Amino acid sequence: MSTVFEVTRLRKNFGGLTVTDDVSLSMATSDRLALIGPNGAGKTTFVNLVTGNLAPTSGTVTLAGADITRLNAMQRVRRGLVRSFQVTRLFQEMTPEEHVALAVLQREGRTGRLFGDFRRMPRVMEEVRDILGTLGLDGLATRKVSEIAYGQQRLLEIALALALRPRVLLLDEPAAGVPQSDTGRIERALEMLPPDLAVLMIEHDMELVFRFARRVIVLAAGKVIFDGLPDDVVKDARVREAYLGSYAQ
Ligand SMILES: Nc1ncnc2c1ncn2[C@@H]1O[C@H](COP(=O)(O)OP(=O)(O)OP(=O)(O)O)[C@@H](O)[C@H]1O
Repeated sequence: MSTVFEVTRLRKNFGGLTVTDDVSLSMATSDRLALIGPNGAGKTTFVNLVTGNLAPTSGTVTLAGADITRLNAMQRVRRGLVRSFQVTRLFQEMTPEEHVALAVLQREGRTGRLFGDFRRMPRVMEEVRDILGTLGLDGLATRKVSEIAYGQQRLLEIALALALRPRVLLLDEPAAGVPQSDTGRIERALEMLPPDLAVLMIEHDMELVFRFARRVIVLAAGKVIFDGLPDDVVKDARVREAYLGSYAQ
């Protein structure tokens, strides 16, 4: 496995407040990494720095060996650093098939007039079917988004991200708002993600974190206080103190 993504001494100050405090981490292809930490630890700020939605005070972000620190969010997506979309960006009247086809055509710079014809494009349709199948949404391909469960809408966000062919996929709380009865579906879909993809997940649901992650990073007050195996995170004294509390007993 080779390093595909690297963050070096990334820092963000808001006035006198340091919210990201020289964070460094690297990810290899196939990594399944969870980023956790108490409320206000700086997780969202970190992801915004990585995606290019926020400019760092200092530090660098490298993707597949290239320094992307100065690139904007769209340029980073084109290089393969993709964050899952938010449900709020889905169109209620459109189907999962249409959403994914649009994302595939967008990736290829072929949107606009062509969009209505995608069902006559075998290569596009095959890719759409593959992606929906990976996430267990194939049975819902032609239903309206408004008719499918919230958990499945969250999976559709991930499907849209996959359609952009990421090297590194950032999942921002994929189970947030999903009823407990449906988190198993999210878990199974995450297991089906392409093995060579590096995945970084931010998630509050610890059951999901421990099932998904092969490595865990804990942020507290903007600093990395732990980077290691899921089995070790619950035993770490600093982590217990900062965050996990009763979960670690
Ligand atoms: N634009 C901003 N200006 C000033 N302070 C900010 C700004 N954005 C975030 N912060 C502060 O930075 C700290 C970290 O916030 P952030 O949202 O990154 O944490 P988080 O770990 O994602 O928290 P949560 O899990 O609650 O979403 C908080 O104290 C927050 O108030």
